[in-house]
Amino acid sequence: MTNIKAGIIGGAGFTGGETLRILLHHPQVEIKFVHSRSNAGNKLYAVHADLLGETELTFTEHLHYEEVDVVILCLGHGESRVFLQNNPVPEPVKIIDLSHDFRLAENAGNFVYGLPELQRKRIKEAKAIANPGCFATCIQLGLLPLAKAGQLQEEIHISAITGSTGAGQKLQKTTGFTWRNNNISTYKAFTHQHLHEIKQSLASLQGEFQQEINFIPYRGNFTRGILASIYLNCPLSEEEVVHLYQEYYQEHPFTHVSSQPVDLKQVVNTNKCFIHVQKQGNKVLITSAIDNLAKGASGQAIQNMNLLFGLEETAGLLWKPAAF
Ligand SMILES: NC(=O)C1=CN([C@@H]2O[C@H](COP(=O)(O)OP(=O)(O)OC[C@H]3O[C@@H](n4cnc5c(N)ncnc54)[C@H](OP(=O)(O)O)[C@@H]3O)[C@@H](O)[C@H]2O)C=CC1
Ligand SMILES: CC(=O)N[C@@H](CCC(=O)OP(=O)(O)O)C(=O)O
Repeated sequence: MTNIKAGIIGGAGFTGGETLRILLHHPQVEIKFVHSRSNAGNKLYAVHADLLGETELTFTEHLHYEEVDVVILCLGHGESRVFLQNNPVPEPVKIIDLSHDFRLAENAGNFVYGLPELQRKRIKEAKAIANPGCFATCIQLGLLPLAKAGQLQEEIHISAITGSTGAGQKLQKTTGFTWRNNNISTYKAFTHQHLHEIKQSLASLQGEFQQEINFIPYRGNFTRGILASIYLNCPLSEEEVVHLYQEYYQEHPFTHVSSQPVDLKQVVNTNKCFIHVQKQGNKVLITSAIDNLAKGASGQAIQNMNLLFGLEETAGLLWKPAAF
């Protein structure tokens, strides 16, 4: 079995740490370097203490592009484009970027949007992947089957709540325990940056898609996970909608339609997305749940890496769920 040699850039952050946790146990990957400006020279477990006993690797400030087949960028908001301009990655090394810098067509260059449930074939042929945002992944997986069936004919209403790790490791007022514990709030109401990529994907399936998407994000009193509730008017029966979702996700190993309402503990610490669909009068309610750091970030990045290199799509990504 070929070993994919990987370099991680921004390895000291939340998604960098999550990517390390996954790749250290991926059967076909060898981690060749882990870049960090702030922790160069320190052991990985000096930052990600849970990795003690799992690796003796050390962070580096050097970029050993010549030693790898793929680099995974886990930099802060909007840092990737500048980083790649200053540190160009030579062919044939592939790039997987977790930031939003290359997700929209107008500034994607040769990056392919990395949502396998939308365009697995294009991902397999790509040189570079723009990994979707966390809310964007959860919400799109809740809507793609309706878009494909041309059923998004009226405005869409979304409430989605995220854990604190969605905002990165830099401590902010709204991520510290004192503020976050026993608390909840809305933020970026109607204006979240993920709306652009969500609309881009929906329009790629339902050409004339122009509907208003009313998205209210919430900050939740937990660390990992995103639960989105989505509703819109839809003339299909509940049975027809459920069948639509089951058929759409049949060939996708990580997205599952549940006959029961879903909750975060079913998906946290897995690369899965669980979806529940129900009708109430003329409204269809779709509930979608993911782990923001797994399917919403690092797990999806490795799923895309598996596709890029022709590995089993689920390689290194079948972890036991936490259950409670
Ligand atoms: N958290 C989440 O749930 C999700 C995050 N994302 C996206 O993933 C990316 C990373 O997020 P996350 O891990 O949470 O962020 P963090 O802030 O936790 O980590 C980012 C890391 O990037 C490094 N870094 C930042 N700027 C630079 C730079 N200019 N050059 C080199 N290294 C840099 C820093 O490490 P150091 O200073 O040590 O070099 C930092 O630890 C972001 O773009 C985010 O939007 C996407 C989906 C979900
Ligand atoms: C909890 C939280 O703050 N989440 C971030 C989303 C993180 C992310 O995925 O943003 P990118 O588009 O840069 O990848 C937010 O809502 O802005």
